[in-house]
Amino acid sequence: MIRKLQHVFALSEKGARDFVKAVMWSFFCNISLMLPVGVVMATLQYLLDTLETGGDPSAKVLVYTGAAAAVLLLLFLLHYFQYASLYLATYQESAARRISLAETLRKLPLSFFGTRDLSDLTATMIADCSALDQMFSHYIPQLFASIFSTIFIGICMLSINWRMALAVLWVLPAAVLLTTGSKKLQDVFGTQNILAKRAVTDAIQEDLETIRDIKSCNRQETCMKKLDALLERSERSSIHSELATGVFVCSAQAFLRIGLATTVLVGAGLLAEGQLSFLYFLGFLFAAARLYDPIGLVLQNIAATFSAKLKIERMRAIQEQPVQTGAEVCEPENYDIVFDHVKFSYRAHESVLKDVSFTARQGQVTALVGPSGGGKSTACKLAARFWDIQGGTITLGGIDISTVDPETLLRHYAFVFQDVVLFRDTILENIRLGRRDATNEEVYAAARAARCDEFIRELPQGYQTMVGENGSTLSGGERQRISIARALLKDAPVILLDEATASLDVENETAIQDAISQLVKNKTVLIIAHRMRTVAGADHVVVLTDGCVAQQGTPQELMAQEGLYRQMMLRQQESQFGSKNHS
Ligand SMILES: Nc1ncnc2c1ncn2[C@@H]1O[C@H](COP(=O)(O)OP(=O)(O)OP(=O)(O)O)[C@@H](O)[C@H]1O
Repeated sequence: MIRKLQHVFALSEKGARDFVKAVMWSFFCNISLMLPVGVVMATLQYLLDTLETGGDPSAKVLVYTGAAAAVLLLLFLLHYFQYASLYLATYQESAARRISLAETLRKLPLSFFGTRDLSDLTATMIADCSALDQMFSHYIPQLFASIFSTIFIGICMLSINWRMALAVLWVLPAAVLLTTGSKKLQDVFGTQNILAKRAVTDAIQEDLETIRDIKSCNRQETCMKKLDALLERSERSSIHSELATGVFVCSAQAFLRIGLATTVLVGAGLLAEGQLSFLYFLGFLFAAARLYDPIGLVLQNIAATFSAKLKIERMRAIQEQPVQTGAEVCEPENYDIVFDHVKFSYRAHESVLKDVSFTARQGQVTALVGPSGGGKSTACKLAARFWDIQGGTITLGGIDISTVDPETLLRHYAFVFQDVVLFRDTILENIRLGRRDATNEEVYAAARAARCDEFIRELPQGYQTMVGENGSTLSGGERQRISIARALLKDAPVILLDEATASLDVENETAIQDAISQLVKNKTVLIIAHRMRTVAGADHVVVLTDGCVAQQGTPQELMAQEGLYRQMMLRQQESQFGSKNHS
């Protein structure tokens, strides 16, 4: 049963056990709601008896007061245990659920993020998880407990007086049928509502991310109109979804109340015929009122319970993605990177690397060059197992990287990408990302070597200056030098470098070249080279075009051959001379 619960509700083993406990305590709590009815009935019975026999009604006042106090204490204890098993356990499970989702995301290959809408992922991580917290703390265990307690109380009622029991209970199946019968409708409107809300989130996110371009193209009004239309659609679908739920749930709750009327009618009839004592008649009335309360509550939340399935499925879709795994120890003999007949595609039937073989040797700079779209960035990222390849092998010092845990593997790599990501933190901490335990002195030394110490010290708070969102307060060249400082601090044996394509001023370019030459000393360097100077200074050049290696060798060897490399170099020379003559 535990396994089944784990599967259906996507719970951990502990979560499933806590779920069973929560149902059990909720069941006892529901049953305990009948105890005050018992005490009231027993007291009434005693009072009626003493009235009949002429005894002293206050003789047993202590006994009945004691019984009432004992029932209160019991109710308190049961609700306390229910609280602990329901809320505390649910929130512990919820923390475990979020951590497990985050762990899964951490281990997923980048291909997963390329195919998933990021705002949808965020919604699953935040909104779906919160909705599930609410469901597991407020609705689902109570739903099960109510079913069991109603069956139990129903059997007790039937054994006391079957006609009165039927008068109380007949409304239950009808109310439940009315609510569950509307499930399909609620599913349809519920899904539409989720999609409409997601469209609004997507649009807001996109507008915020592209605000600069929107303003520069003067498209504010168009964007606002689009957003207004989406908001209106979302509002309409929320109303439809609430209506679809509300109409059925309110009808079902109203229907439950008819049960009170039938209890009174049947009870009055039986009382008149002398087949039911007044006390039992009162008892059934009290019991009916208490029985309907938890059920009414469950019906009210049943729509939310239905939508749990959708949310659990979305979460499970993430948790069941194949994660990248591998050995957690990786001690290669050396740091040569070897691509051996590598085949790779981002999407089925769209080959990006068709057959790529080359070696990037330790202590050498290997430059990847070629026309745009040829697969240079892809090859560079595959070297660090950002994606898993579909054919051939990539090895690091003789170890197939697909057999190494990605986080273990990445300890051997440092990256300097064009699109440098800086976090909203101080410059000092942004550099320290390279090695969390680096001292301030080590950070300063790395910054000096990466030629960024000077400009950092000129900032208002020096190294303690906060970097704006994604480094927006720094120039492109400055951002790249900070990322070089990070890589220097990490001091990893393999460097993957994507040279900036954007034209930098001479000062910045020289500073970056200096910083890079500090970084690459004695390392395995794989560089996506865009500048002639870099390519000419490389030890080995690999020309990638259309997913294949067109040429490879030293710059001098390739220059001596007729081929793509020579054409590219000559074209670059021409354009440089052209622009110089022009200026
Ligand atoms: N994340 C991705 N998802 C799907 N296709 C991609 C992705 N990244 C790149 N591609 C495609 O793969 C092909 C190779 O791209 P890649 O970025 O590796 O080329 P490149 O040689 O580095 O180009 P450039 O010099 O313009 O950066 C291109 O057709 C590109 O559209």
